[in-house]
Amino acid sequence: MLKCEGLRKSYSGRPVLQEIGFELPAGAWALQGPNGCGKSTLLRLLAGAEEPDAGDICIAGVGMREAPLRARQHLSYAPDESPIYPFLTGSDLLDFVCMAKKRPLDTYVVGLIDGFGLPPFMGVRFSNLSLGSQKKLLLCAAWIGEPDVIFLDEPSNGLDLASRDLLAELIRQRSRETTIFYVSHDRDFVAATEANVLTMKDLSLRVINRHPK
Ligand SMILES: Nc1ncnc2c1ncn2[C@@H]1O[C@H](COP(=O)(O)OP(=O)(O)OP(=O)(O)O)[C@@H](O)[C@H]1O
Repeated sequence: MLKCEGLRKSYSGRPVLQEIGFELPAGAWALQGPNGCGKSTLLRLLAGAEEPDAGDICIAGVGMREAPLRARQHLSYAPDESPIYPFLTGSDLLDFVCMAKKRPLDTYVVGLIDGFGLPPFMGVRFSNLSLGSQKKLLLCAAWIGEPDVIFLDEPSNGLDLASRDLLAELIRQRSRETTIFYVSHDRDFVAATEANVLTMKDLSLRVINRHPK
């Protein structure tokens, strides 16, 4: 469902990612590694939020280079934090994502909004919300439109314990039919999602079907 090959990215001539290539089927996949090794950069490239210097990305059979809009219809991405929507309220943000994806706010996402305790905050501007509430909204947005591939950057950051448990359960359930590729330093959370743990070294030209040894 998620495939990439020959991915490279440098900033100011300094290579951050080199020859990344892998293929992941449905499942929960947790990427771990030292600070600065390029995990968030890789997520941005895979989600189409930033262009690689070289390489190809394929989401549910659709090439990001050939058909970027169609490829993005099959994915969603929750960054660690987002400065993009400071003036939007929570409701505005979710409406905006529904409009962009041409999909309704289904009962599943409405249940998640309730489960995260967000209803009292839906009319508050994004920039006036706590970091935890901002995170929850970005996570709710990631579940809109039943994406085939979901990218999450540090999804448990800032979440209260009940919300963290809810999210872990959600990832565990949805990963049966969805590729959920996320970055996390939170070992307990990763264990609760029953994710396969990957490091950057694992992401080099291979098909990954099980926990790499
Ligand atoms: N937009 C950018 N411009 C310049 N350098 C960048 C940019 N984004 C990332 N970098 C650099 O690329 C390297 C990898 O950063 P990245 O945030 O991807 O690492 P990470 O593994 O996610 O780190 P952490 O675990 O601390 O979140 C770092 O040295 C970072 O400073």
